[in-house]
Amino acid sequence: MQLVSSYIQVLVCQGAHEVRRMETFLALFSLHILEYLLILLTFLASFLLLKHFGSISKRNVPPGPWGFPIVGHLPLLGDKPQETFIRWRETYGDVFKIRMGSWDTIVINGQHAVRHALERIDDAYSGRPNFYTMKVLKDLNSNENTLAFGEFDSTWFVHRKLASKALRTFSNTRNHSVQDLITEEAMYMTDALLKHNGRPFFPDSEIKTSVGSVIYQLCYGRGQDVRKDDLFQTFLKSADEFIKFTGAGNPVDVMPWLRHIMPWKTYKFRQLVTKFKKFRDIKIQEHKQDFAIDHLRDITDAFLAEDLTDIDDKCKEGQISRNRLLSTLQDLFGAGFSTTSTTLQWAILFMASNPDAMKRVQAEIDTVVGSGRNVELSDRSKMPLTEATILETMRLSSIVPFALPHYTTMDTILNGYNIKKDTVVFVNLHSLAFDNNTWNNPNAFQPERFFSEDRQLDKEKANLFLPFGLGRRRCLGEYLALTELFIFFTTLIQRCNFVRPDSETYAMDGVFGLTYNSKPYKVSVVERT
Ligand code: HEM
Repeated sequence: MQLVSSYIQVLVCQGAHEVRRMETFLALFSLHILEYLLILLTFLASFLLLKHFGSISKRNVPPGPWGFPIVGHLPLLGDKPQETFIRWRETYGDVFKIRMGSWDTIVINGQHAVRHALERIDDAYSGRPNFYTMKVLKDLNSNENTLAFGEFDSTWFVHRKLASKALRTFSNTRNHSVQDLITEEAMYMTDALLKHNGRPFFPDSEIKTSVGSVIYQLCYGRGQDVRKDDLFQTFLKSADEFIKFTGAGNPVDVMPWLRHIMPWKTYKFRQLVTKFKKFRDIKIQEHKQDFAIDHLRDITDAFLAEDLTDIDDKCKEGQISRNRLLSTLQDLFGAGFSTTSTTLQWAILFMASNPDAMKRVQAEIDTVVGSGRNVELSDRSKMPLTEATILETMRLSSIVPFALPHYTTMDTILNGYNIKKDTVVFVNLHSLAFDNNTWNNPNAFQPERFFSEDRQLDKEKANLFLPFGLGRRRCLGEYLALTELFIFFTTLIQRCNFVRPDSETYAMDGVFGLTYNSKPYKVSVVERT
């Protein structure tokens, strides 16, 4: 009995123990169950929330056409992406999404969306993507950003301010009259064109030499006979080579892995950039030898004169290095040379294709200026048709159709769509220039479309397209470019008739490249009597 009771006791004890263990187990288990349940519920809730917000953000992502894996939409862009984008805009609206190789990209079209993106105070669209060739540029510039392609940060602000100050100083019409320089080059250009005695020829070389000379002299010194300067000639040749090589872009930019398959794409780019840097360094060394702070001759001197260092020779806070500032010389030549010369090539093509429009501009120049003196900037306000003709040339040629690539600096919303930080942005300036809702018959050359009812230039209409972009990254050289276009164009038109040779049929579409260039064409240039 005792045994039994002991056994039972043991059992009870054991049982009690078991019960306790069981209780503990159950307690633990139940605790775990609760935790599991809690975790499960949390997961479920998060999943539902994610799904919910995911679908919202998915719903709010801009629409876009189907693309391919890896290469994205690259094979679908065609040789005139601006026209492809017009078609896609019709289907997907003003803001649509594509993929450029490995980069998420949005394309912004039309006045409303473009202004909304670029006129914001939060600078959400003011960055530049870190494309592979931009990395190469930075690498070759002692690991420092350039002005045009540099990321949007406090150093960029200082850089832009100093570059703008130097360019303004040497391209204004007072102290260092840029007007005289451009007029001199316009005369050279006109003489060179007339030397062909009316025989048909390709006018691009004469145009590039004079336009190149203006920016070269602003950067490296006035009064040089650049046509006898070997360095300038090599500069021009290399610029041509660069334009041809970069063409419609480097595929390595958007698919960096391609550099292993097409190493020559980066090798050649490096070679060309290094060449430009060497030229620049030669010029800087020359400048340092006879630099005088109280006699600044050009933009290089202005950059050398800028006080950037503290007493202990470190960069001042918020300042940039001398090297980075001096790299602007390459930016200015790169951005200021092919843009202006391309626009002038289009202008001559439009004149030769529209002889009536040319005669109307000549009549205005004859009335306001006559033939006895050169055209001056102060004549501009009295020459609305000439101004309208230059505007129409810029609108129809739309030489920088997508600005330079922008990049979002933060998550943001555009036209109701969620746009993620680090998205490449193509600002489709072409879409403004050819918008059917803005312009009547946008493909026609009609300078008078910029007139108000009293046949004066309507500034509001001129603002309906944006050849120089908008916002923080707006073209730095707009004032210089407009001055050059006015003086070059009027000097040419004042003295010459541009005639399409009978043997030539002109194609009015261009070639997509670094800028949107006219196809090579021949023209006869005849002196006006
Ligand atoms: C007809 C002539 C020109 C046109 C149509 C033009 C147009 C443009 C456009 C569309 C941009 C990009 C804006 C953006 O990314 O939003 C740009 C940028 C720039 N342009 Fe021009 N440009 C011209 C002439 C010049 C000249 C003569 C210079 C200087 C000498 C110049 C210097 C620059 C620079 C430095 C930038 C980069 C600005 C930055 O990223 O902060 N451009 N230009």
